[in-house]
Amino acid sequence: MPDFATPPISPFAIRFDAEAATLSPEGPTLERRMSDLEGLFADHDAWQAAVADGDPVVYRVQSSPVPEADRELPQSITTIERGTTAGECWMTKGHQHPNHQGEIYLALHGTGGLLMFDGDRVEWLDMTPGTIGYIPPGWAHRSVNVGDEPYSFLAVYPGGAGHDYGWVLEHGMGNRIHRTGDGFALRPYSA
Ligand SMILES: O=P(O)(O)OC[C@H]1O[C@H](O)[C@H](O)[C@@H](O)[C@@H]1O
Ligand SMILES: [Fe+2]
Repeated sequence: MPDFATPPISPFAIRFDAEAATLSPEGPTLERRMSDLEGLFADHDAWQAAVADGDPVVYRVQSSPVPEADRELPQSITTIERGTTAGECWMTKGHQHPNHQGEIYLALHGTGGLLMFDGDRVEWLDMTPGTIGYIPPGWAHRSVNVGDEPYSFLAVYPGGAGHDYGWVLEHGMGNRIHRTGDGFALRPYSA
């Protein structure tokens, strides 16, 4: 039996407001600005120009108080602003779980997508309100706003799974998502 340092926390209710895209009580909140997405957009000069031009918030993550600890099951709501950097849709950094475990995302507002990459195969799921996207163990995942308004989703994930961002910097995500005249397009990854 593994030796767990801390016991699970006590039961409690979390108020989930899908309309407002909030969890209550609130846990930690984080903001990711353009400067936090270094090395992720194809056009480095355009990324740098956006950092210099106000360093906008690209997305926010609001978590419940459930800790990111082994055997716990935390939740968070992520809202990605609408925007593009040299035509590439704004997105989360994307990560791999070092301790391969599954995760679910439930789309709440706006129009998004879930890009997944296992180092070999690429998968894309259209995410509109009510869609649950399933992320199997071992698939790196990134969310993308492909719509005309902010895109929000609820995530429920194993607290001990961890976040490996270096994996995405090293391997990419298989595809890049570009805005086109009448929507968006998946393009093969280029460094
Ligand atoms: O971690 P990122 O790739 O920046 O994605 C942002 C966040 O999206 C979801 O809310 C996940 O549950 C979080 O674990 C993740 O941190
Ligand atoms: Fe994850």
